Amino acid sequence: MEFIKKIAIGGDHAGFEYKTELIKYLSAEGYEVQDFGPYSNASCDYADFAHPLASSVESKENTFGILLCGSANGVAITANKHQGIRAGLAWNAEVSSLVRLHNDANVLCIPARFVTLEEAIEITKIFLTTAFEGGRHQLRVNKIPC
Ligand SMILES: O=C(CO)[C@H](O)[C@H](O)[C@H](O)COP(=O)(O)O
Repeated sequence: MEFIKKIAIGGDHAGFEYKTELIKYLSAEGYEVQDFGPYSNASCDYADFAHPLASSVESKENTFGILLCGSANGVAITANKHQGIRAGLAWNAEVSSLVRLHNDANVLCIPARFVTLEEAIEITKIFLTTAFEGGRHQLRVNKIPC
């Protein structure tokens, strides 16, 4: 049976519109998607959604997480409070590739107010299809937990 990547997605009001579009994109690509909210663009607090999402990736209930807020900093700071999470910001295709290749990130944080929807989709596509390089980067990643 083919391995299906389970994707957790969430964020805050600033990322809501892109989250809706990314869910459509991911579903069409055959990913199983769990939406952690928010479920409208009403003002809300990113930590209420980023914590449960991070827990689901930490417990391996989901393979990867995708978080969207205005600058991506609030969701990244929140997700990185979890021991098993490596959440990285990506604002273009190259950084998205590097956050997988070098950092083995398991949560992608997209700054919805600073990228186009097309860029957000491309960033997501690259993140989900790029493998960790290992080698010298594994040694560095091993030193992150404290
Ligand atoms: O938390 C953030 C930055 O660290 C996000 O960018 C939020 O989306 C942003 O702060 C929301 O701002 P708003 O003025 O409340 O819409």
